[in-house]
Amino acid sequence: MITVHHLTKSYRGVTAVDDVSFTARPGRVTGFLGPNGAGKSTTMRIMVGLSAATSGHVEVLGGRYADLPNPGIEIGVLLDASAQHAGRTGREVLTIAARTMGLPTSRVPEMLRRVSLTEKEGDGRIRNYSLGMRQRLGIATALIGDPAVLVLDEPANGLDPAGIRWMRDLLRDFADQGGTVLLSSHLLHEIEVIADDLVVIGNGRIVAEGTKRDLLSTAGTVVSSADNTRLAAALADAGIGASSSGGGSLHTHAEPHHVGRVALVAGIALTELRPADGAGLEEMFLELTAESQRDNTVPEGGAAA
Ligand SMILES: Nc1ncnc2c1ncn2[C@@H]1O[C@H](COP(=O)(O)OP(=O)(O)OP(=O)(O)O)[C@@H](O)[C@H]1O
Repeated sequence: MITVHHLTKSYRGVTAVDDVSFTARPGRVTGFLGPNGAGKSTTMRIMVGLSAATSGHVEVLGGRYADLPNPGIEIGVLLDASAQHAGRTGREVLTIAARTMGLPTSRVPEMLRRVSLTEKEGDGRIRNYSLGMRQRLGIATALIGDPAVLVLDEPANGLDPAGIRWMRDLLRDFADQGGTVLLSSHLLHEIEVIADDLVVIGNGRIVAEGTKRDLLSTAGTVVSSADNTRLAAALADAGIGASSSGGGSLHTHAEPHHVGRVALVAGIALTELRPADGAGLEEMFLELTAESQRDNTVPEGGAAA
């Protein structure tokens, strides 16, 4: 379990993360979604003690990351797959990770297999790895301590569709065994295939949170007939609440086929029946993305606190 409590982070005048609170639960893959510069990496860096919060705090497995005696065996972290020593081999990186955590080096070939890197690839230098191979190695490093929690920043970057499917299966398996997964992405469709729950962030603030199913479901139905009062009464008799959506139509949270059936049974001819558009996750996300592109925020390099 990861619980973020009212987290705020400011960098000299720029509020990167603004009063962010959310929970990533065991047994679930939680997608942390937001356009570039939304505050995902900053939140994750604070989570694993790499950056200090201006205010608020994060609890991982009920405590603070900095207080864990051997964090690698409790929390697997992948923040930047390219931040590996280019001259080392994948096997060396995993061996160092195993030794640092006090684990047997027999875990190394096991992890290479787990992320589908061949023995030969394991012996290759990281400078010759593709981004996808670096991501696999990063995930192997995160998994080597057999942690209960995974924190992965943009792990699907550089993976092809087969690689994304592979990662989805791996994370699904991890969560099905009771693990907590938090992974970030700036691509809705990428995270849509992997996550169970979504936390959406824009301009440093949480703008939506919930199960993927709830957030991606349509926003109800728009319906109208020549006599909307009679239609509303028929829907109410069937236990379906409806309100005026403006423009002479009714809006209801029921699915269009339910609404159509009620109207048919009541003998009401419909003049309009369609899924409601508007506040769908996709539109909201596109708006956020367009907004951040308009802002065109430039990072202040090297000013990390
Ligand atoms: N070290 C820093 N100094 C100043 N501003 C920073 C620093 N790091 C991040 N920021 C700013 O904080 C905001 C959030 O950045 P962050 O990297 O957390 O976003 P992100 O959602 O991870 O985006 P991306 O997908 O592009 O990495 C941005 O406006 C960024 O410019």
